[in-house]
Amino acid sequence: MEIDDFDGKSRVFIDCLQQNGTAISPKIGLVDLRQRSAGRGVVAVQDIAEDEELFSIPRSACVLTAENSSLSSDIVQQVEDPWFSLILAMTYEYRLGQASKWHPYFEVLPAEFDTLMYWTDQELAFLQGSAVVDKIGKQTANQTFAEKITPIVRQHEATFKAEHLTDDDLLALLHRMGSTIMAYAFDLESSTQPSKSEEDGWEEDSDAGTISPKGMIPLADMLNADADRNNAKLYYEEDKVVMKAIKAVKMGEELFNDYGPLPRADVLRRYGYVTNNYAQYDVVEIPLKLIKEGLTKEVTTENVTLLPSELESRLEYLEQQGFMDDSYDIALVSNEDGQMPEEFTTLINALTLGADDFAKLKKKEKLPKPELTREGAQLAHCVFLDRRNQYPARTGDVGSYPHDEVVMDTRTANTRTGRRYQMAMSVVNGELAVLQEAIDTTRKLMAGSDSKRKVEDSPTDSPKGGKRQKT
Ligand SMILES: C[S@@+](CC[C@H](N)C(=O)[O-])C[C@H]1O[C@@H](n2cnc3c(N)ncnc32)[C@H](O)[C@@H]1O
Repeated sequence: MEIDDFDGKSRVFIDCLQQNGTAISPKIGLVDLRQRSAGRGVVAVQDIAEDEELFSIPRSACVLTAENSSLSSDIVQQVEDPWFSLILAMTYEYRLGQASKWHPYFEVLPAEFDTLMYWTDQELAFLQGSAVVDKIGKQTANQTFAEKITPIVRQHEATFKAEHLTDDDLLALLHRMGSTIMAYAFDLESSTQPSKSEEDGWEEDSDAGTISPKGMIPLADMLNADADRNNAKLYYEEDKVVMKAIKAVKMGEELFNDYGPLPRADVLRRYGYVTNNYAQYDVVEIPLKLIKEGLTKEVTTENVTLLPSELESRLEYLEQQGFMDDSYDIALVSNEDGQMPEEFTTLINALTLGADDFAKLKKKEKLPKPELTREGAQLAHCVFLDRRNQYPARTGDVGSYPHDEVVMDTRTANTRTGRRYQMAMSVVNGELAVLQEAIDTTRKLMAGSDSKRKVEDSPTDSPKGGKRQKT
């Protein structure tokens, strides 16, 4: 019988882990979930009790870190950032091929990704309107690799077996390792602490500013995640890391780790998939620029337009008070942190306050209350409508969306572009749903307002997508 390469690789990977001291409960199995585009995953093959150990992995023998790699520490120390040292170590081990003890591990790690870094410009256009498009950071990554990693690899070409790698091949390899770290690596705790964060046991974005060592933990990273279906957790002990069930799991159920309360846009950016269970965390980013534009364009305070100099002075005061940001995340009403952040509502209220009232508050070094006033609701409403206009107009009819011609043949088929289109639509529709709720909230707050300013809006306030699909 022909051995399925996929299953064969899984078996070799598991055998290798066990030979290196990993203890794996007979109650779990590494399975093929490609049918639902989820790669490999871990499932319970028998009922599992709460707190039961699922596997235990020796740190030094199995966890792939810059320290555990056989890459010379002199080379590793040429970079300070834990991301880069892990990228270097992984590039080195990968280039060793079968000579690397992690070769069976690399065989089960992905060679291709659906993360946004890998989307074509045409595919990224499906996400038009979403702020996620500006967070991919491909240019920055290219530049950082070129300045910090490539010179080291080139300096030690024989060590990295990179003599015959073109610059383009090397860049692609570095991206592959970087993307693997983004979706698979863990921040390593040094002792008996639980995972670095209660909400996210996985690699943090670089902008989070954490500098703890990074590591690839085989098998632990074969667990998928699905918002609140989390039923397993990784514990860090002195010499090993241990995955345990955090609730009873029935035979046949999948074991899920926790990637954190991420909006679908970020799940897509970092992990290359989306599920509806993450919809509860969706947000829309409102740039400060749009608020300023909304204000100077349309809103009046006590029916007097705020002069640019007065606007700047108010913004300066809010900055001093720590209420300024480049953008503000608006969430669903049901979001446990609230629909609109206080920084946003306070800013909006402050910008729509009459000159005398603002002067009084400022004198007392105070700020307006965060509950949106009617004037504030008017400005917010206008800003939300402007934000909605940044998404392409849609009627919901097939053939009406700007990209329909491009994807007509592929969007329902299981092609790469088709899948990406569907995922992008989940993100965009989710963000439009968030915006619609925000528009509804501000409209309610404005009701009964005696303001003379007319708020431009369509009679129904329906989203640009017409009938909003439930994502
Ligand atoms: C840490 S790995 C989990 C193991 C992975 N499935 C594999 O085959 O290697 C994270 C990746 O798994 C996939 N993934 C995780 N959770 C998923 C889910 N609920 N549905 C679909 N794919 C998922 C995504 O491709 C993600 O980038």
